[in-house]
Amino acid sequence: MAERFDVGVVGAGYVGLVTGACMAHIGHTVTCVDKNEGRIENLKRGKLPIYEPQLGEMIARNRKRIRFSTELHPLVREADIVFIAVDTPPGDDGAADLSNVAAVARGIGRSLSEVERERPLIVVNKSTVPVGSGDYVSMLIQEGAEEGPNGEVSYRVVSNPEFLREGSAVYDSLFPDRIVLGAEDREALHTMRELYRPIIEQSFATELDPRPTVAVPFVTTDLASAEMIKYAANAFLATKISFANEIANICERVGADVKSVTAGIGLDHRIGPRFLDAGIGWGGSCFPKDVRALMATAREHEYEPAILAAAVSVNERQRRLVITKLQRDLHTLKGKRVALLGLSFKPNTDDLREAPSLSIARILESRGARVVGYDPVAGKRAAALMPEMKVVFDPYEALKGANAAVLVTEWEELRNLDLERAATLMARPRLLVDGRNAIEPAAARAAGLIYQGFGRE
Ligand SMILES: NC(=O)C1=CN([C@@H]2O[C@H](COP(=O)(O)OP(=O)(O)OC[C@H]3O[C@@H](n4cnc5c(N)ncnc54)[C@H](O)[C@@H]3O)[C@@H](O)[C@H]2O)C=CC1
Ligand SMILES: O=C(O)[C@H]1O[C@H](OP(=O)(O)OP(=O)(O)OC[C@H]2O[C@@H](n3ccc(=O)[nH]c3=O)[C@H](O)[C@@H]2O)[C@H](O)[C@@H](O)[C@@H]1O
Repeated sequence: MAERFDVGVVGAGYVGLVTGACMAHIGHTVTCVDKNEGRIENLKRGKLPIYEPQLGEMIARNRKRIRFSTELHPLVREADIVFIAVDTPPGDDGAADLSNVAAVARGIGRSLSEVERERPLIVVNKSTVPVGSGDYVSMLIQEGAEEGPNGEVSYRVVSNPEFLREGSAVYDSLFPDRIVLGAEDREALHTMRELYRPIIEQSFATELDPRPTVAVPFVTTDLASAEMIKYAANAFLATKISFANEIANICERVGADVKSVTAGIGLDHRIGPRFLDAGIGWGGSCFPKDVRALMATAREHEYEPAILAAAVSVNERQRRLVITKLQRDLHTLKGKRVALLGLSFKPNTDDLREAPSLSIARILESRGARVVGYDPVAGKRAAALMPEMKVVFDPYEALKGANAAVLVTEWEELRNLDLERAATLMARPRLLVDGRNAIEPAAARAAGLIYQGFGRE
């Protein structure tokens, strides 16, 4: 039988809540701590700060094993393992801002110096942090401890990067492709392996599992390499998408269809079919931030990251391409009505961080177009962020009188839009810019729309 642990999670955001829920689901006892009192009060009442399919149900199902609190101290006294899962936003120069991580590490150090513990506390960095942060956290815990009554404290720092995707976070945390752990201490690694054992062995019961039971690869390495794995993974995926977009732009010029091209190359096992969808490009809370942070790290070490810089530049161009495509058929944007369909940075989330919809809306507004936005879940948030954009709560209402529509986020309901109804509601020239190549061009044209995709006719 797997060992049960007392687990603390600091940061009740995306990663913290998913980590907490997942740990409780596999039998551990969890306390989630956040400095945001309103957030914790809501969580106690069952109200989540984010929209994430299955997360609310998972927390509710394991409610007996999850507590929510604003106090770090009891956590440090009681927990075997504490995850740091606070946000690491980009600073002005693109480098990750570690002030939240630093505040938690110092707090852990101070609390550690005030309590008696039998075993060293395992402090796990789950936030995405640059190489060297493991040592930095260690130093801050020590500094925090020196401010308290007992400077001699016992702890181990582990790096355990997170690879979940928003929108499928629960699935990703229970059925990960791999678990990566970096530490200098073998005993800490052993404890982490025990913690994750139900996931590694896929021995927990769940109705979510459509796959046969296979052991999850468990990668153990040093702290710096674990931290680097996280950045390299995100940078590779972002670059893969930018590569697909570059190919799409060439396809457009030579009359090839990027969907066929990426399907054709994706069948090569060395390439793989995923993350080759061309269109508006990547956004979200992580790819933009993490690619820039890795570039900042490289430059700090006198290395110019040419491939990463190109991936960012292609990505920025994709958003501007939406405007070029609109202008091709609308000519001037002044006085035109444009519907943005889908506002979150990708489907199945209400996250608007670095969402392409917002930058596209800003450019359109600045050029005199009237922008009407629709999203199945992120509408209210978008309206608060962009008061100049009119947000409606029905896609067909957004299309009413619109000269053009841009499919920005491929929510299932938008993939299945009633194209004939759309054409009837829209005004001339009835242009549909399909930013995700999600709609069949022939069907759109048959319905009476002018269709423009990315990298295909
Ligand atoms: N969102 C995602 O899909 C993924 C995020 N990550 C990484 O995980 C980390 C967390 O990201 P998210 O969960 O998206 O952030 P988030 O912004 O959703 O949540 C962070 C939480 O930490 C809390 N917090 C900040 N400072 C605190 C402190 N001193 N004490 C207690 N609580 C504090 C905030 O109040 C907030 O509730 C970041 O480093 C991110 O790059 C990694 C993989 C996936
Ligand atoms: O570090 C993180 O936070 C996470 O970042 C991404 O996850 P996420 O940002 O939730 O979303 P993705 O599904 O990766 O999509 C990112 C962006 O790329 C775009 N995308 C994705 C795939 C594709 O083929 N084309 C494409 O343009 C999406 O529309 C979206 O804007 C990674 O996939 C996760 O493994 C990682 O843990």
